[in-house]
Amino acid sequence: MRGRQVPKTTTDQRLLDDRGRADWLHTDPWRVLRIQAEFVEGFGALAELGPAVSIFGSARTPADSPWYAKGVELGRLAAEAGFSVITGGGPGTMEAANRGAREGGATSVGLGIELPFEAGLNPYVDLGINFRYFFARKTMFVKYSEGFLVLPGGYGTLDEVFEAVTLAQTGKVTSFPIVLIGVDYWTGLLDWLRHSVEAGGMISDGDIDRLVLTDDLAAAVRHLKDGAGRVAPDETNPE
Ligand SMILES: C/C(=C\CNc1ncnc2c1ncn2[C@@H]1O[C@H](COP(=O)(O)O)[C@@H](O)[C@H]1O)CO
Repeated sequence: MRGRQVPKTTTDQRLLDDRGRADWLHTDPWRVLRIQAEFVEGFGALAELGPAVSIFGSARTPADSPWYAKGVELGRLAAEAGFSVITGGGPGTMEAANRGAREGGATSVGLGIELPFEAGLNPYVDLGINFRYFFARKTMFVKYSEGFLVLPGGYGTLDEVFEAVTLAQTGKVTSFPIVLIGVDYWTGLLDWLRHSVEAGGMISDGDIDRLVLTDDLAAAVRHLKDGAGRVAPDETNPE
């Protein structure tokens, strides 16, 4: 910069001067730095986790529900199979899976999300990270797990399932197993996918098979252990 372009003060001066207005903190460029920080923190915390599975399911499952008990058992079976367990770190099924993971001696991970109401990580999380942004958090579930085990859930759970299956379908991620647990619970959705979505030509033959359905918790874990869905990324297009 020359002439009138040269600022009257130095950058150091401006940094060290009084605080002034703070509304710049809420601008998009500043948000980009926060988003970047979430990726840096997530990658840093999880880089050495080792083999892991993500377990999803309802935040509303009460502790006296049979699904809570199944969540605990699933977390424990995953732990005994040598996996760390990653959940959303919240209540309900997430808490159950983290509890089972701890009982089974695995690293119990919770990727929490900032919500408009008080939430916080459940007490069975040993390695916890809190995210502001769903999309940064979702990257961690996909990047650091061998596959997804999905107990019954609502919109949040469905969002996680369909994000994963879309990434696999479009070849944006190495394909990996997605196991839906609870035949009675998920059959209606799979029937609709088959009779409306596939029949309407909205997905290809075979796309439904990207979702595996079972009631058998041990078989679900075995499916991931076998690495059934793992497909190497296209070497010709490594990006
Ligand atoms: C609803 C309540 C708390 C919500 N707290 C959550 N904490 C962490 N992760 C969450 C939370 N809510 C949703 N998620 C994510 O979505 C899935 C569960 O959503 P669903 O709509 O309940 O199926 C879960 O796998 C999380 O990753 C207070 O009860």
